[in-house]
Amino acid sequence: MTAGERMPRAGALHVDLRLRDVRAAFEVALGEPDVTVLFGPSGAGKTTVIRAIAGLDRIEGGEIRADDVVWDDGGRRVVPARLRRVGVLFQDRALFPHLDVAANVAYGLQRMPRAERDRRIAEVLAACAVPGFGRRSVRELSGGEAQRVALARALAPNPRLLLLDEPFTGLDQPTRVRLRTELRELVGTTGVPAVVVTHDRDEAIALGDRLVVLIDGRVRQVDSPAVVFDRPADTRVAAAVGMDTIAPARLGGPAGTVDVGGIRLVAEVDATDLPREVAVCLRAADLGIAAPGSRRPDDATNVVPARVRAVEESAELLRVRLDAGFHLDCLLTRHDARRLPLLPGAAVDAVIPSAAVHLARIAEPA
Ligand SMILES: Nc1ncnc2c1ncn2[C@@H]1O[C@H](COP(=O)(O)OP(=O)(O)OP(=O)(O)O)[C@@H](O)[C@H]1O
Repeated sequence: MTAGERMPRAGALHVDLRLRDVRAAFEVALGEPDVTVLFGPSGAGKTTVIRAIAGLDRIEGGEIRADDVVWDDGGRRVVPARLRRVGVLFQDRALFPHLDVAANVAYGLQRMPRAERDRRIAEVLAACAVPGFGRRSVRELSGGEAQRVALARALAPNPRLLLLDEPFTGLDQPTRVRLRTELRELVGTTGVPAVVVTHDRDEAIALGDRLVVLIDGRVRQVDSPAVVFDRPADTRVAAAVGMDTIAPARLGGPAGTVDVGGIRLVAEVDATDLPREVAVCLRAADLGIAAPGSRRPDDATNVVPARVRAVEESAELLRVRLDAGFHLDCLLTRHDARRLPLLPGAAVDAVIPSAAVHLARIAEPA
């Protein structure tokens, strides 16, 4: 950078858009090496939002703005996609099969002098863990390599922001895990922030510094993954983050307790901002099962009599479905299950740590 050039100012992308049934407002810091995950179930509107940010679709109302520069105001003002300096990796924008890897990566570098362009191609291919792949035909690449090349192509023109829509779909699980680790590292080393669309919970947790939870075209929560997964804002978010039990409950007894189906549970949560009618949310992996009468409750542990409804086996864990006056699921290792009476109808005690009792608002029907 020469003395006359201004340092780029780290700013923010402000999204407040209306498009078809989607109304979404959130911000993304620019200049911070952060990953924002746009998370939600299928049909939530994630692709709609990301295409609008990329400039592939015009919004119908609201505004998309990078600092003071309005990209789209739903009316006459629009900055074309190519001038937004965003790198995109969309499923429907795959690599050009008739070009080799280098030519694919060169796609956004046409105005660059040849020598500089070759250097840049080599640099981004190395950064994306496919060094020396320039002369390879795109048709010869494995799925994981193709996504690395697509990422290199998105990064090559030095964008301010990366937009990645379900970037690892269709890859096998070990490759997905490896690629998401690489992507996190890449965001750190390049300093280019990313917005990543996914409906995969593991991916959201592994990748996201921040989650924007989109359900039925509305942003329901914006928080760190830890907060969203532990303290979902409402029952729709709780379902999206995989809470196994979501049962109506009532606050109002002794402090720190909640009544669910006539059973009083101790909960380690701050309920100050919650209404009286709430939902108790529990994860099967947090719960245990004990032989009836073998465990005593205390401040940190609820012990609730229950009946076994069903046991579902999988390769590693058993999912035990219980009726405790409300529905409970519990995941056990085979080792832990060995000495328990786990036949349908059997009486057991469900062991529910008070730290595992989460409370959420009851969502308005969509
Ligand atoms: N071009 C379009 N015209 C009309 N409706 C559309 C268009 N694109 C998407 N939709 C609809 O908008 C809604 C949101 O779709 P979108 O693809 O944004 O959801 P998504 O959260 O990305 O889902 P998925 O995870 O399945 O890709 C859906 O009901 C979809 O059918």
